[in-house]
Amino acid sequence: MSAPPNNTFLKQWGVLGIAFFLLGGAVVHNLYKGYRDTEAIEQQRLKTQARVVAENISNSIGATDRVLLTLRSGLRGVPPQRWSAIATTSSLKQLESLIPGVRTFLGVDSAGRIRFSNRPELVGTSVVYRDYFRIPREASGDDILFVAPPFQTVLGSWGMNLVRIIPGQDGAFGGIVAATLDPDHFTALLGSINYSGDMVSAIIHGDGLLFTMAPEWKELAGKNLALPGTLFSRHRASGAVENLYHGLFRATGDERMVALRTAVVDEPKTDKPIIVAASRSDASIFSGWRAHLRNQTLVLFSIILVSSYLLARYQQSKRVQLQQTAAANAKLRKLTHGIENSASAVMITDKNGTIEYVNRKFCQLTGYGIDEAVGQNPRILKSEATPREVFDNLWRTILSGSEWRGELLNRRKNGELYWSIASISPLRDDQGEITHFIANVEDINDRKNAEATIEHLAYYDPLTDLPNRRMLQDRLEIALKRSRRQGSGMALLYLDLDGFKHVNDNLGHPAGDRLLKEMATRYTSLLRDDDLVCRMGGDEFAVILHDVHHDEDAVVVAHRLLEQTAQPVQLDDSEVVVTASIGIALFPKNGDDTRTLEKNADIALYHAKGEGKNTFSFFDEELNSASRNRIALEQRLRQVLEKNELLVLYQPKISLATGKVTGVEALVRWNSPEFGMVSPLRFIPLAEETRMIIPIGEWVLETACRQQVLWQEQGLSLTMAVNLSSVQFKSPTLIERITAILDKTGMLAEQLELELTESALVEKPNEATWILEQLRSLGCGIAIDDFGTGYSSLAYLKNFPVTVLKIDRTFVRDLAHDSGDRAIAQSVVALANNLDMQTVAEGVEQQEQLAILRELGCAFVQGFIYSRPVPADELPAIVHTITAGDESL
Ligand SMILES: Nc1nc2c(ncn2[C@@H]2O[C@H](COP(=O)(O)O[C@H]3[C@@H](O)[C@H](n4cnc5c(=O)[nH]c(N)nc54)O[C@@H]3COP(=O)(O)O)[C@@H](O)[C@H]2O)c(=O)[nH]1
Repeated sequence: MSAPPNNTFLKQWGVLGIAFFLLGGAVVHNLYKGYRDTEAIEQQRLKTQARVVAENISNSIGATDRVLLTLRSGLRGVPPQRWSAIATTSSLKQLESLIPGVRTFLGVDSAGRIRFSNRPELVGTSVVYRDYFRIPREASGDDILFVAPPFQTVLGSWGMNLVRIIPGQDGAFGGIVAATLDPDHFTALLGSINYSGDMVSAIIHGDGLLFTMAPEWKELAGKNLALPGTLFSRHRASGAVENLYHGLFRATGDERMVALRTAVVDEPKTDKPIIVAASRSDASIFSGWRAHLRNQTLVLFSIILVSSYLLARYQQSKRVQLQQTAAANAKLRKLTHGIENSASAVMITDKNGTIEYVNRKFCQLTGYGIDEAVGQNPRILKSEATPREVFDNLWRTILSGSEWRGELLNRRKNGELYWSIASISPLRDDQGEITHFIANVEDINDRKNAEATIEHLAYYDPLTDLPNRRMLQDRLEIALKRSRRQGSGMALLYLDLDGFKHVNDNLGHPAGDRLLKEMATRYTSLLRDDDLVCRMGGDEFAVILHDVHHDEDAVVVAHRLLEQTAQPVQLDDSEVVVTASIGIALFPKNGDDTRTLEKNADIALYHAKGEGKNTFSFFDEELNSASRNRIALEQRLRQVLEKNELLVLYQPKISLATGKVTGVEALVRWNSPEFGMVSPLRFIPLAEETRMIIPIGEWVLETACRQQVLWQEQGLSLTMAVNLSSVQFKSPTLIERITAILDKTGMLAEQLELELTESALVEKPNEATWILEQLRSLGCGIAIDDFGTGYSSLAYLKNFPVTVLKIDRTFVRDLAHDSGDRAIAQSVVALANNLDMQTVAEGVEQQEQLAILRELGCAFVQGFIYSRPVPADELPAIVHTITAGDESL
């Protein structure tokens, strides 16, 4: 974000400052001029008023002097005693009325006694000490009109006398004639010139004594204004007729503009002047100007404040605007940068669809350069693979102002198709009109491919590439719908390879995998295109046959599948032959829905396997009930320990050399209240499938061990052989469990012989060897049960720490008649001898068999010829009988 232009703002303040300065200057100038004009006008007016009064006074003095001179000339040479006859009261009163401003006329003799007056009450009064008598007498000069200082008359009134000396004999002082000026007359005169309430005018004697003043003068009458520094003194000292001053006016005691004018009297000559003062208070003179000043100042400051405020507001809004613009620019830059470098392809078109902008990612995605794309229509990317309706919908949506989002299969510049997901939105101008469209496009090609792969993995078996169990479900559903719709039949075949486990065990898993792939190819090739073969997992396959009209249709296919399965397969150096078992369920005969069909096909397969393998079996109700029985059996088996329904029988093992019972084999039985005595042949495989064999096996082992210890304590020393299932053998806790049981029961490990089938050992021979060694190190004997029936590798056998080989009873059964069985029995005995093992023949029922076995060198035998498996409490008696030599019980 760029900083606001502070320089511009400062300049604006500078300009405003200059404007303020100029405006202020104009205002000051204006005010100054106003002040000066006010002052000048007032000066002029005051001067004029002073002059008017002064002239008036001059005239009054002149007129009065003429009266005095007339009086004096009438008295000249006349003795004072007769003056009153000449200047009679009535004539004087007449004069008084003729001369305004004169209150009293006096005639005073040289002794200072009043000889006549228009005020008879004054006649005879001595005024010898009065200034108006004393000054002329001392000055002497009959050509001078004396202006005596103002004084208080004997009548108590205030006055100022104009005096002429009456010359006496020989030029001696002969007395005076005087006229007393009436202050009230002059006060009125002064009042008439006062043109404003604050104006004060005064008449001052030349010595500085205040004669009269308007308004309000009486208290101030006689006040001396001639003190040093006063305006009056300055005027007098200046010698000028007229002066104009500003300052403290002593008469009023405040600051005033004062015009002082000396009343000029050309003729007669006066001894003292009379000064007129006209004044106004500064406060009043300039009150208007001051108000103007206040207004102007107020206006000026208002202008300054308002302008400053407006400028500050303007700058603030400008600053905000600039900040917003800067922020918007920064945001725009970021957005532009973001779009430029976006991981998504971005394309902007005008409203007609002409490309105006594409970003880098767009170019990477489509293969078009910016110059190649701009100006073009987006249909350059269009492929026929995306249906037209998609584009119709797209345009309808964005033209209506909404966002369109969807997947498109477009075409790159090089012609390659690619999947993308686009979101296209309209852009509007300020009026809300659509002006452009912006498309945000993401490359989802990899995702789509991955999805396709995942979907393939989800529905196809990765090894054979056949549809898997999940796909089977879907297809089965579809097939059922189709069959229902067409009213045709359908068959579901479950196929399980027989002996596949042995291929895996003996040739390894890679070989097993190749076998499965080969079978997948064979099955696919023998079926119609319409039919479906799936791999369900492991060695299980499923086939859906459509349009099955008769059971035979399914039989034909089942036969072909069995045939093809049984064809030899070359795996590395080995040619392997496997077979298959097939279970068939028909629609609608064996089920109307997928679940039932699948369950019934499974039951049929189970049956086929039980039938000896390499065969197929149709589902029927009988099978269904067998299956139900199996399920019921399984449920009861889970509670067998809890309900204490197991028991152990013991079958003696006899030494052919001594004829004595040397040991017993523990054989479990299930005494079920529901199913009766259940053979281990029936429930042990079920227990192995459900892993119930682990707790059951441990229970048998512990019961057998405890019994062995009991017999041992009773003096019956017998080895105890206990069968160990392959499931138990593979249990990781096998060693710990056996050790714990031996510890718990107190049985010696050397007395225990664990019987294992060949198949339990050959699956993982290295691990089996390790476990067997552990068992041997405990002290237990190891017997291989049913020896010769499985796929024993003699190489493995050599390495297993086995102590006993048991010759299976299938070889013993026909020993007397089948030379092959005899040869096998003989080989087993020879092998055992070579490997330093013992041999036990089981299932011996006849003396003939016994004789042959003895002849072959077999060490021990078991069989009904001596004893069936019996409960523990019956065994001691049997042992006793056998030892006593009775072989037939
Ligand atoms: N894992 C476990 N397997 C066990 C256990 N108990 C038994 N079994 C296995 O069950 C299979 C069937 O056993 P069973 O029905 O007990 O049959 C045994 C004998 O009764 C029978 N036998 C013995 N002598 C004769 C004879 O002279 N004739 C004849 N027809 N049958 C005879 O053979 C079976 C003993 O076989 P084997 O164990 O191989 O020595 C069987 O495979 C048992 O192993 C158990 O607790 N755990």
